[in-house]
Amino acid sequence: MTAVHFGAGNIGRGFVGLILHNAGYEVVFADVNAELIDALAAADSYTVHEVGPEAKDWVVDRFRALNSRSQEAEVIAEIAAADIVTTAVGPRVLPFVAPVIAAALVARDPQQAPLQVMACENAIGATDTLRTSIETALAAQDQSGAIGRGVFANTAVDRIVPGQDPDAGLDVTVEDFFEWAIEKGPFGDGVPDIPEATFVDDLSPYIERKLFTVNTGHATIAYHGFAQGAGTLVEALALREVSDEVDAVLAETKALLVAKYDFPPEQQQKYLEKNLTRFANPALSDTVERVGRAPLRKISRHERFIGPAAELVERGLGADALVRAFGAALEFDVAEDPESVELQALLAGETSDEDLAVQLTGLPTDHPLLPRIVNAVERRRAVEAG
Ligand SMILES: NC(=O)c1ccc[n+]([C@@H]2O[C@H](COP(=O)([O-])OP(=O)(O)OC[C@H]3O[C@@H](n4cnc5c(N)ncnc54)[C@H](O)[C@@H]3O)[C@@H](O)[C@H]2O)c1
Ligand SMILES: O=P(O)(O)OC[C@@H](O)[C@@H](O)[C@H](O)[C@H](O)CO
Repeated sequence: MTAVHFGAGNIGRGFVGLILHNAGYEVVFADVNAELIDALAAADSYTVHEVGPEAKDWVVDRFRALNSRSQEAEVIAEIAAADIVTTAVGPRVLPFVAPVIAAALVARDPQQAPLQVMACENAIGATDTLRTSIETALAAQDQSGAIGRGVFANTAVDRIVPGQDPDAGLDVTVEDFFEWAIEKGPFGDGVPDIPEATFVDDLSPYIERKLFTVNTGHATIAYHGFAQGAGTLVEALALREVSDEVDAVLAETKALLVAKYDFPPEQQQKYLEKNLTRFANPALSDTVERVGRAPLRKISRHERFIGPAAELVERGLGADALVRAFGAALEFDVAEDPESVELQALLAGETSDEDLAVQLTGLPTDHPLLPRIVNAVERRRAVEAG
């Protein structure tokens, strides 16, 4: 059994690659980072070091590695013959890997079992997004029918994998907790045998609970922490101003998840408290820059702040802390982060507060949340203007 995995970074090596390896797949890593791919291609194994009370070390071997830029033809041939293709490249990179998967579907023997496609990104419906881009690429070649050679399942992946020590080589340090929920329906009778994944009938409660608890909480700590001068999540959480904000944000998303999915309140409370412990894990030394990375994505319409805040307001429920977290995100000014640089340029630009609020969040102009977002933009600009 072969799985081609795009993105040999933190979650690629430390989670998806490991779980597929443990399930018996030969993993073929595909990445654009030449140095990383050369190191993987030259290695026989790497180790995933868990930290935490249940920690173990796991050796991953029997993998191969291909450069998805310079060895694109080989990657296409691998996918054409593979059982599974997964990604962990970031949601905004999916359109760039889609044409390669499209070409592999065209090359695939129609008699072969369908290619099982799963995007493992922090986003709602990431595999649907990937599928749409694959369909576009197929249509451009007049090959739309080849989409039937794949099955597409959305997933929710959860494991904190921080930036790695530059001296760690290919080894990855991760928390001991993980959860990989995968939609079952698309596979029909051919559900893949991945013992450490959980196959579910309806992914929505899983992905929304994960994104709006783990990632909303995480990003709240990162942005308020950055604004307070903290460097790590642990430092940020030690600040009362930050811990109060994350508690308030998670109380709001709890109200939404309980109302929308009927989660028992005490179960959601337990879940969010477990996550507060995960965020405070000193052995991970995660940074506010990593967790806050790509702020334009994180403040967009269906993401961790505006997604739940819009739904809360539509239900007549409170979203003040989520709006404050959005406001803190506007302060994220990190020269190495292209989206942060773009965000700061937009805030410094001439676009009106209202137009910029719409541009950043994608909220319709008549949405009841919008005036509060406009206000946050206005306040941020006023502070910057001194
Ligand atoms: N790190 C975590 O804690 C964590 C947990 C759950 C989900 N995720 C999600 O996993 C995804 C990856 O995150 P990460 O932390 O591993 O990031 P990362 O930066 O460590 O890894 C991303 C990898 O993708 C590669 N890449 C970029 N463009 C590519 C392309 N066009 N083709 C092939 N490879 C390409 C990069 O070179 C890099 O090696 C994101 O969507 C993230 O939200 C991360
Ligand atoms: O990966 P991002 O940029 O969407 O979000 C940063 C972190 O919140 C995220 O990587 C978490 O560590 C992860 O989602 C935990 O499962």
